Amino acid sequence: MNTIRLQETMMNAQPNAAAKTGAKIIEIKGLNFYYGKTRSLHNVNLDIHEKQVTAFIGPSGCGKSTLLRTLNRMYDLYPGQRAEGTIAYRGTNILEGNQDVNMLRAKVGMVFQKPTPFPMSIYDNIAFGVRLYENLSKGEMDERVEWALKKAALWTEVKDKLGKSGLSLSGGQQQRLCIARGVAVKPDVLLLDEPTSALDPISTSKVEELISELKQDYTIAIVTHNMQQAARCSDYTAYMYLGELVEFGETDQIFMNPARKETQDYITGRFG
Ligand SMILES: Nc1ncnc2c1ncn2[C@@H]1O[C@H](COP(=O)(O)OP(=O)(O)OP(=O)(O)O)[C@@H](O)[C@H]1O
Repeated sequence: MNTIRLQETMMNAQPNAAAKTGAKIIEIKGLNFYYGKTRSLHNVNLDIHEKQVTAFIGPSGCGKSTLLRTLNRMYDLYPGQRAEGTIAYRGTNILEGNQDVNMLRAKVGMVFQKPTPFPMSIYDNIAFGVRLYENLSKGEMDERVEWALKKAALWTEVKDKLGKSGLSLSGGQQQRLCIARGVAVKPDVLLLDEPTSALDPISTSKVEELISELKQDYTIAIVTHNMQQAARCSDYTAYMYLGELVEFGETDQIFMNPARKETQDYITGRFG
């Protein structure tokens, strides 16, 4: 992709033209991450702002997903993986041992690259997570399911077949179902790990519209290989390389006027 096309994208990206706001909701300081003895993140320092979209970009293997997975301690599920440093989420260091990680993951939800609906009905895909944290009546749960599916722009497509399997939906619908599932528990932060990489352009644009919509209520961190997607959807962009954070700043600045030559080379496709 050339610089002119990216700059056109930036100029058309009206939502990002507004002044950036949002308090720091997550403050990452001196973060290192290890897979066994191999260090995959090196002294990362970065703030994530409330009700803003932060995009993580960089070549394959640079540590984007690893960083995202530290933000709700998803790595805890795998032996031999550990993080050191500080990740202060609303002022509390979530890397400390005494955290309630289930509650943390309800507050900091995650949607993966590959749509992963549970093998159950569309309705239960949404209700399942809600039941873990809240005791709602049938009527309240119906309302929550409808609300989450509307938030994920899926309601009109599925309202007449809520009892059908989530697996019967198309890939793009399945991914929006997973986003609805993430939203249904009313998280604070949503982590999206390449949420559109398996989707066609129409589904991709629906998910991108959804991201703009969701940031009214949620803080979003997204990993993407798609430079135009990062330029269109995000307020802040972090460029990573070999486990290090090379540059971080407002998306307009990163794409129009990066401080580092490595960032410029990557976003203009001259990398490598
Ligand atoms: N489960 C694992 N065990 C050992 N090393 C891993 C594991 N997962 C990732 N790594 C290593 O950690 C580094 C960062 O990987 P990560 O998946 O975070 O990169 P990424 O930037 O998200 O890549 P991609 O864009 O290809 O998804 C890589 O060197 C990778 O090989």
